[in-house]
Amino acid sequence: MTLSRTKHANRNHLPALMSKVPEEHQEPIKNMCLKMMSHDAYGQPYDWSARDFEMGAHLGRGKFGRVYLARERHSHYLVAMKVMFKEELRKGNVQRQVLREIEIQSRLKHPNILRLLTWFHDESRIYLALEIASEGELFKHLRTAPNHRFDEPRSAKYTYQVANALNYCHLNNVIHRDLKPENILLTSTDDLKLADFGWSAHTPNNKRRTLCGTLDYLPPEMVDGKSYDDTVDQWCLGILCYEFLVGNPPFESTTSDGTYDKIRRLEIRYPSHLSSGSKELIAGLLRKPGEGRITLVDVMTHPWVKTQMAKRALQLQQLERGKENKVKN
Ligand SMILES: Nc1ncnc2c1ncn2[C@@H]1O[C@H](COP(=O)(O)OP(=O)(O)OP(=O)(O)O)[C@@H](O)[C@H]1O
Repeated sequence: MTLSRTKHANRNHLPALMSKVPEEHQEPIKNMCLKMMSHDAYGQPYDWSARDFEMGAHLGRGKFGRVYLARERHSHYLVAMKVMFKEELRKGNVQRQVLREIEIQSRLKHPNILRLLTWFHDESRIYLALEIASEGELFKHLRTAPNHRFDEPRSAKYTYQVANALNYCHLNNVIHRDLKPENILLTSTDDLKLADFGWSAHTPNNKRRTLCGTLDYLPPEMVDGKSYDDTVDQWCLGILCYEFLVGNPPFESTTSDGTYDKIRRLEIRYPSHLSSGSKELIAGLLRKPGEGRITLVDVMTHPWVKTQMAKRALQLQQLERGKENKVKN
């Protein structure tokens, strides 16, 4: 049976939906689908509220929000619920930033972008029901990795996934503008989810001038207060890839002025352990004129990225086999 192009599948579509699900997962997934399909919210407008969710463990805390594991009462679907107090947002003068984040993130649907499933508010709070990324911030993993850095296979895979997410953003006229390991989450399947669209901008073709983003990741055109476009994200991807491989961003300095100077002079040092392929990629992204930076599609097809990603897939297979053997013994 082929699935007709209706927006929401119904019970009749279940056999086709389930055809690729492994035998051992058939029963629980079928039950989950049936529960979701019988929900009042399925396929039609629904006013979600905090009453629809049971709140569970605390997952983390940000400047303006606390994040909890939460379970939708009817389907038992798990989400990460970010709860923000309106009063705190007002005091911090970030209401517009949060609304922009909600507006942009709810439109973006990509495997490497954290999904905002729904959102709602009550008198005092705003709730964001987010997809779960159970391994948390990538930053934490970078800090706990040997020598505070990732090996080349891992760095290449992550660089590919971020390039893929950014490419999707740019095709939808969105610039992220605040890329850094703190704004990227990791899932239990070693996949990245780009989060934190608080600084991102919807850009129907015009160049922008707002100074935002983190100092170490600022591109030269933003340091100099010039207008900029979506190629700022390629610069940030270059910094991110360097930080993955080296453990710290390339223009780090003890003072802000020191960092600004290094960015302007493009003063970058490549440690000897970096391969020529990775250096070529980073140098292609960290070019001063935005239009000279290699494209995100070229990042995804870069020979270093492709070879190293294949190695990462093997590493993960070996890790998986190791886990299976441990369970058997
Ligand atoms: N979708 C999610 N899945 C799992 N854990 C999450 C998720 N979202 C957030 N967290 C955890 O909660 C913490 C706080 O998230 P939050 O988005 O509020 O922080 P933040 O991005 O640092 O915010 P801010 O920019 O306000 O400081 C994160 O560092 C992460 O550990």
